[in-house]
Amino acid sequence: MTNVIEQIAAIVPAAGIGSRMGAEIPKQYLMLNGQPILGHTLDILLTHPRIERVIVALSPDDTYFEALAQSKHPKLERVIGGNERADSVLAGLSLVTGGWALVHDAARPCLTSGDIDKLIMAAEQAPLVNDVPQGAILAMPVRDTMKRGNADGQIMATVCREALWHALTPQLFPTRQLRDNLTNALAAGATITDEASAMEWAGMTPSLVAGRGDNIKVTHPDDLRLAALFLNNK
Ligand SMILES: Nc1ccn([C@@H]2O[C@H](COP(=O)(O)OP(=O)(O)OP(=O)(O)O)[C@@H](O)[C@H]2O)c(=O)n1
Ligand SMILES: C[C@](O)(CO)[C@H](O)COP(=O)(O)O
Repeated sequence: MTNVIEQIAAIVPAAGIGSRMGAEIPKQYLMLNGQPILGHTLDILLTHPRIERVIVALSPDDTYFEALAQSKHPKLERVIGGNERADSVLAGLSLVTGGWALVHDAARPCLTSGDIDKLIMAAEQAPLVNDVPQGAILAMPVRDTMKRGNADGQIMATVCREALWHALTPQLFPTRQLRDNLTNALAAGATITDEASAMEWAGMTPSLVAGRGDNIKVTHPDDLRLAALFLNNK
């Protein structure tokens, strides 16, 4: 049996300040191959045929979004984000009642339509547990030997990389389940850095979907050069 996935709303957390980037402006507005990073991200989501709505969560201090060409798109809606990424995602979810939520970082501009298709197909085919769809996330298997360091930067241990994955976005879940689990996990004081961690907190087992390695999150300055290279070679 497959899950019928309809009414997909993309939620784009874009309310961060990009402190690790150390730029003068929030990193999602840094220019990349002719337009701001957020413009690239919104283009991918606004043009995907299975995505009906795109809800972007913005900082209350955001003075840049209005200047984006995409800000006038009829499929686009905006909401004020929160102190943490999870709060911004919840703010976006507050505008959605049913269907499925596809949450994608504003800071991941190199996403491809093919990887969105792959994620949706995997979520459709994922087994139900107690008749509940489990959702799916794009992820990338860890390639390198993994080390755990101490505060002084010395190796404390080698971490077994078997079955270790980098969680990426988008992450795709039934809207109601995601909203309820995110709300309850945060209320319980759980550490939630992605949507899947809230679903795991609730005992669900989302599917890992191997995504492209160029779907990087622009976090540090050297990521900009990589993202520019990847966008030129999509
Ligand atoms: N309160 C927050 C914090 C982050 N984000 C968004 O979540 C995504 C991933 O977060 P991250 O890469 O950590 O972005 P920042 O929080 O801006 O970066 P930093 O941690 O370096 O400050 C980004 O698109 C960011 O805009 C958000 O919507 N609301
Ligand atoms: C959601 C995410 O991109 C998955 O890897 C990541 O958890 C975001 O973390 P950040 O600390 O907000 O960059």
